[in-house]
Amino acid sequence: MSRIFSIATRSILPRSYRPVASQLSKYSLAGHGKIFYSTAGTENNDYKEIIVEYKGKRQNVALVRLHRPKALNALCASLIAELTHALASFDKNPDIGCIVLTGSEKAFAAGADIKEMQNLTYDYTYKSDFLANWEFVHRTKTPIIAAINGYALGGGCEIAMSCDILYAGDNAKFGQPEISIGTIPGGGGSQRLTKAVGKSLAMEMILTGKPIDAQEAERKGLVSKVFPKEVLVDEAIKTAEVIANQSKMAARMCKQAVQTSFNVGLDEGLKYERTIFHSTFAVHDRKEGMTAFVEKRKPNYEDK
Ligand SMILES: CCCCCCC/C=C/C(=O)SCCNC(=O)CCNC(=O)[C@H](O)C(C)(C)COP(=O)(O)OP(=O)(O)OC[C@H]1O[C@@H](n2cnc3c(N)ncnc32)[C@H](O)[C@@H]1OP(=O)(O)O
Repeated sequence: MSRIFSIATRSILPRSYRPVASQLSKYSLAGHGKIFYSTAGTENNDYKEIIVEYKGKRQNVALVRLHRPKALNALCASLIAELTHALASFDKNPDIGCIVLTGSEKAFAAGADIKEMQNLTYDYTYKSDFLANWEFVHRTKTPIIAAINGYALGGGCEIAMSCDILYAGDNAKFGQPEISIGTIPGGGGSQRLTKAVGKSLAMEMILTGKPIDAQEAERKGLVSKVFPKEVLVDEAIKTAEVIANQSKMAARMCKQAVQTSFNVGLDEGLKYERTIFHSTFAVHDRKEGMTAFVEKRKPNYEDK
């Protein structure tokens, strides 16, 4: 895999970026959908910039903490490589039904790593389609809850918005401050923020760089709930457990149907939903769920 990486990417990296390239190759990173992951397990304790734990009575919730405390969880290439690897491995793990993604109490993530980007060139970003691989959160099939305390800025806000459910701690701050460093949102901020909070507030945030707090984020529909910061992660895990105990196939299909509503018009979306709905009649878990209801017992899902 590192060979593929070196052929495809390393040759066009500017010299200052090459050490990062070698870290990426460790996790066989080349983009969700395009990569061939070398490991499918979740036993990987080798991560340096994320911490993975398993939660819930059935240990079917994966809790991922971004962990670069000295840099307020700034999203460097090696952290992204680890996160990509972890999320892909959860998708392949039949025991995991939901993921909670969080940071520290001070920062979910203060954005993409500015120190890493400082000396990048147009030549490099264009030829390597820089950031194209960072869509992995959105591409993950397992539902993801973002539990956001503290700063969610720039790429941090974009990663949070790529998740399926957003819960905020009462100290959270959401912003797209890229304009104040001479650039624009590059990880979907101009699109997802606008869809979430509407044009005027998105423009205000993106054009001024000023963040909004958790309460405003809840009022404007960017997050669905706000909790005291100390209990945020536990609350997210509780919801994640409810999701993880459903049929995993049904949960993935629900996610796919809702995601589609962002990309297509109503008629197309309704057609797509009905097609997926019909397909549940080919799934064991649909029969089991309905039978369990009729027989007044708990369903026994088999993820098939
Ligand atoms: C879906 C995938 C995502 C795709 C990403 C697409 C492109 C994204 C672009 C961006 O995200 S650009 C970056 C946007 N973020 C920012 O501009 C925020 C920058 N940080 C700050 O303004 C401040 O750090 C803060 C968050 C307001 C906190 O201020 P405070 O005074 O409390 O702490 P500091 O002393 O400033 O920071 C501590 C430590 O952390 C380092 N750091 C903080 N943010 C970053 C960052 N984004 N990149 C690199 N390093 C960061 C900061 O430099 C300090 O470290 P030292 O310099 O002291 O070693």
